[in-house]
Amino acid sequence: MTVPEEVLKLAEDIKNMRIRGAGEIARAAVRGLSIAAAKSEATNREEFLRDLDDAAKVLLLTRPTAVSLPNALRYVMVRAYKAYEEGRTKDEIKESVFKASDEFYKNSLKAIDLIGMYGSRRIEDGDIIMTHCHSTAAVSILVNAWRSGKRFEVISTETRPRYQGRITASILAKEGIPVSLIVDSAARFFMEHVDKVVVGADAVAANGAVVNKIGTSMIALAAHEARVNFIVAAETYKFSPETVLGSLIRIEERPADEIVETQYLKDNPGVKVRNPAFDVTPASYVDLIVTEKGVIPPEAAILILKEEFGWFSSVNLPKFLKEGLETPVEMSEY
Ligand SMILES: O=C(COP(=O)(O)O)[C@H](O)[C@H](O)COP(=O)(O)O
Repeated sequence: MTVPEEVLKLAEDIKNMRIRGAGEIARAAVRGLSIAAAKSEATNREEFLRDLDDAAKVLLLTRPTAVSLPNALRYVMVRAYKAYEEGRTKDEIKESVFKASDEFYKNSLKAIDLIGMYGSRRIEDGDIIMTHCHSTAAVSILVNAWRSGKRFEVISTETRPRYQGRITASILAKEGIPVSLIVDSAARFFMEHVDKVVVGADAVAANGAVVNKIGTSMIALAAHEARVNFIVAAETYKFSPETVLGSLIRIEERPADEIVETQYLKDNPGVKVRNPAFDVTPASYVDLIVTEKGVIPPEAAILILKEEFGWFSSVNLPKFLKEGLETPVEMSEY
């Protein structure tokens, strides 16, 4: 079968960042699987699973760094495969897809609320907090703290080249939180006044390293130098089971025209533009990771992975997920 138009549209929206942020991407992915299940015209169980596989593959290849994406697809697909192996009918497998998608969706929203609640306890009156990019989980901490009566200020980096920091600043300002927008390169300039840095994550590795928007590691370095607490807000579905087995998290590189106009590139053929979208902050620069299961030091990431996925979970990945994860995404694909 062909992948339904709505799923292709969803995949396109993720790829060109109309849907963005690791959590939103994961929620869109499970919605995509539900749509594929609903639209499937399969006449038997095998055909139905193939339809799901096709949709999952398209969704998987949209953005390579956010580990929430394969984890969300895995959550639903593992349950569909299990229903198949148990000999369930096509309609029962379909029902298992709807149920799992719905479960993942609701749990992911609940996780953001819990992170907001746990993380807000770390915020104190009078704090100056720096944040980078736009993370729903990090914003949840700040908004929760503000609503609980704590009074603090936020410094939000604009986050070149896509300016997600403007989204953060606008959400916080609407909430009544005093917020200043700064250029990314001013992060160290302001760091001496900052009490805490709070950011989100696209992925957390087994060794506690955090992958987040490009520039995060530079801010972490400045925070480390100034002895400022560096707090990461990350739902457990952003922890990468593949890293337990030594796999590296792939860093997405996006097109040059996000940084300069195409005319500039034409006028300056000798200039090569590089545009990595994420970077890796080593665990040694991270003080705390706030998850929906509680607040952990980065060194405890491995325990979260064991609890959520079991030690060698990636060995049991459905075949398409393994293949998808191994398919390199080149810049030319954008
Ligand atoms: O780096 C980004 C977004 O990058 P992009 O804009 O390129 O997707 C966010 O900090 C994380 O995804 C966490 O976000 P959330 O907490 O909302 O999942």
